[in-house]
Amino acid sequence: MLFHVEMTVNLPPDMDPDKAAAIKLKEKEMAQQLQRDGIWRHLWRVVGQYANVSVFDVRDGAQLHEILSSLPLFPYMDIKVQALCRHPSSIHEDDR
Ligand SMILES: O=C(O)C[C@H]1C=CC(=O)O1
Repeated sequence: MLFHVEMTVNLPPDMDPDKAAAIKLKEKEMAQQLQRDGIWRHLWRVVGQYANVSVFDVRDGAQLHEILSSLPLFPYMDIKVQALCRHPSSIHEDDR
């Protein structure tokens, strides 16, 4: 099942820079592993914002929640989720 996810990062401006760097590094490692696993299908930067637009391929909303809430940046992100399904005019057979 595909989900469109928008994440906006709001790190506290007074957060210790070393702590922020460590969180971002852990987030990057996890994001890249989830991409290698085929779960985090798309990851795009929103131009001009500390935000991304992503597509996740997961079993259901419960699995997506489990993944999103385990991200190191989760406590510092506003997250919007929309469930997706195949568009009848899509020519891409792999869209689910
Ligand atoms: O930078 C971001 O958009 C937040 C988050 C998503 C992937 C990652 O590495 O960090």
